[in-house]
Amino acid sequence: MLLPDGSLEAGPNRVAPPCRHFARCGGCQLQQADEEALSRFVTDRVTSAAASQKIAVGELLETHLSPPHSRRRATLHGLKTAGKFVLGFREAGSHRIVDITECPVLREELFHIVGLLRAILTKISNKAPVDVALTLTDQGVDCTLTGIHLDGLGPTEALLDFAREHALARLSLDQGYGGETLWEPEPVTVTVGGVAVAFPEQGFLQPTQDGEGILARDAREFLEGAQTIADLFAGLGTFAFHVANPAKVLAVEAARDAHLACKAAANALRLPVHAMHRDLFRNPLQPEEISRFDAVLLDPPRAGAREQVATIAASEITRVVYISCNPASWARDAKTLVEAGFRLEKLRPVGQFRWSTHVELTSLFVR
Ligand SMILES: C[S@@+](CC[C@H](N)C(=O)[O-])C[C@H]1O[C@@H](n2cnc3c(N)ncnc32)[C@H](O)[C@@H]1O
Repeated sequence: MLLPDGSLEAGPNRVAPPCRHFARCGGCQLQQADEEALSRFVTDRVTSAAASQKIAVGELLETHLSPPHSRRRATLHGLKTAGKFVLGFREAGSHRIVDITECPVLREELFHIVGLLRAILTKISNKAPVDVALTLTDQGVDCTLTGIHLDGLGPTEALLDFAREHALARLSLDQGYGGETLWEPEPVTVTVGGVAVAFPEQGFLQPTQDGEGILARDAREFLEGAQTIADLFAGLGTFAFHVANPAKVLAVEAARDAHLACKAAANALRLPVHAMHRDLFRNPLQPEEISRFDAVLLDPPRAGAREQVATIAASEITRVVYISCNPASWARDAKTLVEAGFRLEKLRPVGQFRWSTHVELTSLFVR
């Protein structure tokens, strides 16, 4: 509503955005929404995706939002301009970089390193754009700098001193020839389901610890009683390690470094997780392979799992847990399952990328 002074009256669910960069920084889109409106947004994204494919929702579980300062991985962009190094997220729809001086999304440990990196990169970088990938691991911050070109030994030694002084878990450089590890005093791991797994440089990790917790809790509940489980698109074995023992789990993953990390961790602890290296887009598990399991869990990339879901539909399996980071591709795949006789029993919307339009979900299908 227009007020007498010409300004607009704030709507009922509007709050003051917590970050000074909001509206310019492309990292967040929804900081003006209060908790209730944010939660409704995440819920609507998921339920409307189901409705768009005419999928009846059995039980809609409470929407989960990750709290502020919980993101444990992010890629920032940096550039040296006029003797200063700007470092942050890009502006929405632009290549311009917002030089962040605060961030209510990132874990404090990551944000602390951003300020320190800005100072060192001002000294040693040239004019090429640099991507800075940060992940919080068991040993601390894992950092990869991509696009940086170091001239001579001096800048390399300065970076090494920086990594040592600020106790980075790992520092890797990609100067155009793939990632090279400059500093890693002890092997970097992430702990998933109580198992420390070697973390490959720029590996995949659920964006928040709290989000991983809720996804894993749902996976355990949805899979209760299953003795044999196939975990497809398994990554490091995040869900496999959460649901294994006594259940036996086959963890299938196409990225070789993630597959090997999962395999080594399972073997070292003699856990009943068998890691398989396989491309599930080109070579999905076949119906007769799937039918040997009590249940399947899948957590594919944003494109979804059209080919794999087709063979799941054609198998005799009766329980499917589908975790997704894209409601649209999930709904398309869910339709295939429903046409093959499955019911969507449970559905939980999840917002790990707080204040963004990125939405995830957990779901249980049975027939
Ligand atoms: C959303 S991540 C989930 C990883 C794991 N479930 C987790 O929570 O950490 C999707 C995974 O699918 C893997 N992936 C992508 N394309 C694949 C393919 N064609 N076949 C098998 N795995 C694939 C990626 O490497 C990544 O590990």
